[in-house]
Amino acid sequence: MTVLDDILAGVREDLAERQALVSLDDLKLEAQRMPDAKDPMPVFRGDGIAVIAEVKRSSPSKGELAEITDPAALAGEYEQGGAAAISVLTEKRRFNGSLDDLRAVRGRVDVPVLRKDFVVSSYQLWEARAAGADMVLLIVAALEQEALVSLIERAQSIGLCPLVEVHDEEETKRAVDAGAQLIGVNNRNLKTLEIDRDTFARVAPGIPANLVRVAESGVRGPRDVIEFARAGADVVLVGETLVTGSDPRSSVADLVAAGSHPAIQQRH
Ligand SMILES: O=P(O)(O)OC[C@@H](O)[C@@H](O)c1c[nH]c2ccccc12
Repeated sequence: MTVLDDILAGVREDLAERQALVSLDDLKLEAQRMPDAKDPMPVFRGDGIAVIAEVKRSSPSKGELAEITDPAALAGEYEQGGAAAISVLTEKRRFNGSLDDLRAVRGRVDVPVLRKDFVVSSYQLWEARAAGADMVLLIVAALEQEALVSLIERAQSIGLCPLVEVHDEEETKRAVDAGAQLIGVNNRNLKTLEIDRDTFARVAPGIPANLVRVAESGVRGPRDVIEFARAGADVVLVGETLVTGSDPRSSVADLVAAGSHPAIQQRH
């Protein structure tokens, strides 16, 4: 059993508990009362490399990373530093996140918010929208092709922008075939938890130039942003470096500044 299988088993158990408490119909009503979702794509396609800054307390590879007693305050710092969007881990068992964290962040920032979780059911898409998310992560390695296609379509139909995560060439082909517009290449292998920063450069050429490419995981600082940008990234997604650093606002600002470096050839 891989780490991913183990996480998915826990996610399914927790999901069944929530589904027993709140019906899908009630959840839909709640989602329909929310203001419209914000579309992150124009900013992601704009000048410079956009930064998605992540609220992440723990990870399966390292355990607790940071205490984060006030996720909204942290997200506010990220936004002031120039983050184009905020990612919030909502998985409980391994990442110590929650939908409450997402709601708190939504209440604080104006930029789009991503629900970062292991989505296996459309129920989780409605939960995301009801909590105020604008984007949702869909992990190709966790989904059969049919489920991937239908979750992408369902997310779009309820106004959520799906970030479709891949780790190799085969998964990238599946993401493109499934109609993904925004593809994230995770430099971390979710089956072994190992980081290989060359993953993005290896996999990105398989993503058509008209789609938006996100480099995920392993960004240590401005130099990595420039490297991923040179390899074709439009967006970088950064967690650990920001939550373990001392000044999240200026850390994000440094990454954003690196992403507008004149040496970087813009693709869009
Ligand atoms: O903390 P890092 O190395 O900067 O990585 C952030 C983000 O890419 C990572 O949290 C992540 C990427 N894909 C995921 C899928 C599930 C959970 C977490 C993730």
